[in-house]
Amino acid sequence: MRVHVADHPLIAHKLTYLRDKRTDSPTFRRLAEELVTLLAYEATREVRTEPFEIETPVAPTTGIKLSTPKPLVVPILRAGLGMLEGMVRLLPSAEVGFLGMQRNEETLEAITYANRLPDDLKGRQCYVLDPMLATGGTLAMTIRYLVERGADDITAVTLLAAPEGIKHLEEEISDLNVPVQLVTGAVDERLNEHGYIVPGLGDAGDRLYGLV
Ligand SMILES: O=P(O)(O)OC[C@H]1O[C@H](OP(=O)(O)OP(=O)(O)O)[C@H](O)[C@@H]1O
Ligand SMILES: O=c1cc[nH]c(=O)[nH]1
Ligand SMILES: [Mg+2]
Repeated sequence: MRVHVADHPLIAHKLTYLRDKRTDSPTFRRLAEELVTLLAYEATREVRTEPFEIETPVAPTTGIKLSTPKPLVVPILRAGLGMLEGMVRLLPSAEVGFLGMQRNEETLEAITYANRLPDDLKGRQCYVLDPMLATGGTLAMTIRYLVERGADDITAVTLLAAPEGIKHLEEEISDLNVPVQLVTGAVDERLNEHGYIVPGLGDAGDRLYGLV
């Protein structure tokens, strides 16, 4: 798995306000959206394109356009929804599939409670959105599932990641014969005994949408 940590002062600035416990939900939502647009620029560096003939008012020329099948964006509910608008702003022609996953806060195992994806992902480039890579269990399950369904190129975009989670994810998907890359805004220090990222930002879903 290729790991790209976005290193940009604007990303670090926005992440700092996102982490701050005084930041309210509306501001948190706006910052998450802005951050994902910056990360999406990096995440889509290898989006597939094909030549496209056009004429400018001055001369014919060959440009490029996104190839078909179109990329698929998969936000992982709930918290991944907070990244969707920022991503499709940059990739407006992408299709969007949904996975609802919840981590059991005692066992830290994820379960899937909702699934709305195209039947066949063969040949699709997939962009998975989830703000937090903590133990890595949620993303490992997601990536394995997308590959089973035919995805052949996967990029996970997260706002924060824990070093232990990146390592665990790499181990869990090491047998897959599909390129996987992770683009993240930062790699934090560690996980605490409750599986939370330190310093992190707390529970991303709760901070976006309130306690459920
Ligand atoms: O790397 P992991 O240890 O698997 O943890 C990360 C997951 O935990 C959070 O979701 P949560 O289960 O809190 O659901 P929510 O988005 O509905 O709040 C987060 O959004 C990730 O999906
Ligand atoms: O720190 C964490 C870990 C898992 N999920 C979150 O929302 N935050
Ligand atoms: Mg949560």
